[in-house]
Amino acid sequence: MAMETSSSELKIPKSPVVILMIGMAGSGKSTLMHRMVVRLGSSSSKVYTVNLDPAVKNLAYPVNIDIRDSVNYKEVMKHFGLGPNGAIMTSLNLFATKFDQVLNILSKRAGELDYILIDTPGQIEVFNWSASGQIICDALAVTYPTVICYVVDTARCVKPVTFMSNMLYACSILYKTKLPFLVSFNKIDVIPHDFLMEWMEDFEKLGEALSRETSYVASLSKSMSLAMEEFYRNLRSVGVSAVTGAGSEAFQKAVQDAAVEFQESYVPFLREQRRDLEEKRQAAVEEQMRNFERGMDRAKNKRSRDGASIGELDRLGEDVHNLTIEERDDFMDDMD
Ligand SMILES: Nc1nc2c(ncn2[C@@H]2O[C@H](COP(=O)(O)OP(=O)(O)OP(=O)(O)O)[C@@H](O)[C@H]2O)c(=O)[nH]1
Repeated sequence: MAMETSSSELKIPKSPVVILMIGMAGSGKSTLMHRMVVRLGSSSSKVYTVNLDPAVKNLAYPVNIDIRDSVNYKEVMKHFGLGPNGAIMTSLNLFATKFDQVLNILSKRAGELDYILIDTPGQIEVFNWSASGQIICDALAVTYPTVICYVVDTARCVKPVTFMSNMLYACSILYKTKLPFLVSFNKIDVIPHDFLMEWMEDFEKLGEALSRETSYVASLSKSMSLAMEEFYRNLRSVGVSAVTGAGSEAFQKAVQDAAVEFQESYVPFLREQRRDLEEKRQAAVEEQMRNFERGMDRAKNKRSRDGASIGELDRLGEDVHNLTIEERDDFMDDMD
């Protein structure tokens, strides 16, 4: 359901809720996107989707704005001599410099939308610790109620150290973005997530599970588990299966609660910090463009030294400056 804000200052008359899907590779972000598109669509909610993973081959859901339509990550990899992860990061940074175009498209659609679902790359650090993640989160959060959905593969968390790694990631994302946060323990059709709830509610139980492991990571996790109690206490979490649809109702309800939290807790912060956030975002965009120019210069110098042509790089530079983000026509038709 669309949110009404009480703040006329912020001018968000009818606003879709943005759900940013973040999670480790294979946790089920794309499948959960698909599940939610189907579920929300069948309850006549209007859902819009954005894919921010430049390297994904197949998407499980119909996509409205796709980073792959404007940035060719293989070209980025080739021209800058990068490996796959570096190319994903650079591609997303370039896309983020033009994120105002995404905001423009969304603002035209916002009045008719209930949800905007955004899929991010499985290399969490690409989104969480790069300039692009900050630029994109800030751009969305100053405009729409924005919720982070952290997707966890429940089956992989059977190992308590994997669970702890996941939760430390979750904790760092929460503290970095400061946005309402929802942990979705996915794949509960494979294994129910009750044991994870127990570990979060009773750190001694997690301690027992960790005691069965003798690695350094296990003892590190054990000493940290008490400190994580505070984080778990305020954590909103649900169990879902993106494949069977189990837990979808609880998921939807948790998203709504998180959107209410956004209005109650984040909007007051926004009222004070909005200008600051926007200035920081602009500065980050300009810094990314300078990084890109420096990378281009390095690549050109190398090519000149090797006696190779720099024509291709000039064309890439032009493409980046003229980068246009558009929504896909076929899904525009679906929405009408
Ligand atoms: N059994 C089961 N499998 C699932 C579920 N959700 C996703 N999967 C499977 O897990 C695998 C990874 O799912 P994706 O949706 O591609 O995961 P992702 O997080 O988008 O992966 P990246 O794009 O690599 O970041 C696929 O084989 C899915 O079919 C689920 O709820 N239950």
